[in-house]
Amino acid sequence: MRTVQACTIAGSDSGGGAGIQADIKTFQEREVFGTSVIVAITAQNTKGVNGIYPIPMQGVQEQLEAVFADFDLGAVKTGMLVDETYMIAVANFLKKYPLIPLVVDPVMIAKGGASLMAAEAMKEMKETLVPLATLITPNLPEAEELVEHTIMSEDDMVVAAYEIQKMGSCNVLIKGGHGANQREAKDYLLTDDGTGYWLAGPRYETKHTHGTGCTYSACITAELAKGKSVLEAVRTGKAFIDAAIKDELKIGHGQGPTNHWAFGRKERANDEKN
Ligand SMILES: Nc1ncnc2c1ncn2[C@@H]1O[C@H](COP(=O)(O)OP(=O)(O)OP(=O)(O)O)[C@@H](O)[C@H]1O
Ligand SMILES: Cc1ncc(CO)c(N)n1
Repeated sequence: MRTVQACTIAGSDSGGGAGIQADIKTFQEREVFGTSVIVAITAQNTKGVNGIYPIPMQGVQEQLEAVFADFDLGAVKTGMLVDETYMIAVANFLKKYPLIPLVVDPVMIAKGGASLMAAEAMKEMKETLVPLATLITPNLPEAEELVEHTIMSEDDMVVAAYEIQKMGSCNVLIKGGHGANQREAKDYLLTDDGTGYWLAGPRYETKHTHGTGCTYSACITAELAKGKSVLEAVRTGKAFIDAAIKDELKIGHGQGPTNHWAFGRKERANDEKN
């Protein structure tokens, strides 16, 4: 059987809960062979980001060339891209691969508040990467930056999704993790045929939400790599992140990581029952 392969172009999180580490763990859980292009190293743990060390541009280019020249990638995702120079370089490279589904997670700020992307880079993101994206997955603050106005309600999320789609991303998923809804964690998906879907799950009272966005978009990327539709991939992603938040790991002394094993364990337990 063919082994499904995917790539993440992102930053490393030494704390293991977000970034490249979250992506590879999630790919592995979804039985997808993970490859990576590391754009920056962060000195990070559950308490915060202590340092950001971008990889020299040539190193990023060489990683891109090495991975894309050898692997049969079913899908690619981007995460932390540091600033506009990396964004442009990555976009120029990815332009050569229009047939590989691309998930763009426009990572701006870590949960603890540290900036992971230069503020000016959002303009570049809109012009270079968004038009290449099969799916873009902003959280609420990122969506606000993209559309340049506040998003206060569910109706605003719907309007913002249309505005972002007009920028060129075929499909748009606005994540509601930062929203005011205390009962539900509700995301809005606008697909390329103009259909909108709400994906809702219970909101858990937990501080262990470090890397939720990376994990969610990595699971979606893994499913797209298998040839699933965007809607199917996002539905699996939502179930994966729900389980990963619900079945929390008590790791670290701050805002801890999610549980990347939880969804697979639940699936395997169901299989054994049937
Ligand atoms: N407390 C919570 N309980 C349940 N689901 C949550 C909770 N917080 C976030 N989610 C869900 O997790 C997913 C990721 O959303 P979120 O808005 O947290 O992403 P993010 O801010 O990009 O994450 P990060 O920057 O930490 O990687 C969404 O499906 C969201 O609805
Ligand atoms: C490297 C990295 N990427 C993304 C995030 C966002 O969760 C983070 N905290 N660190």
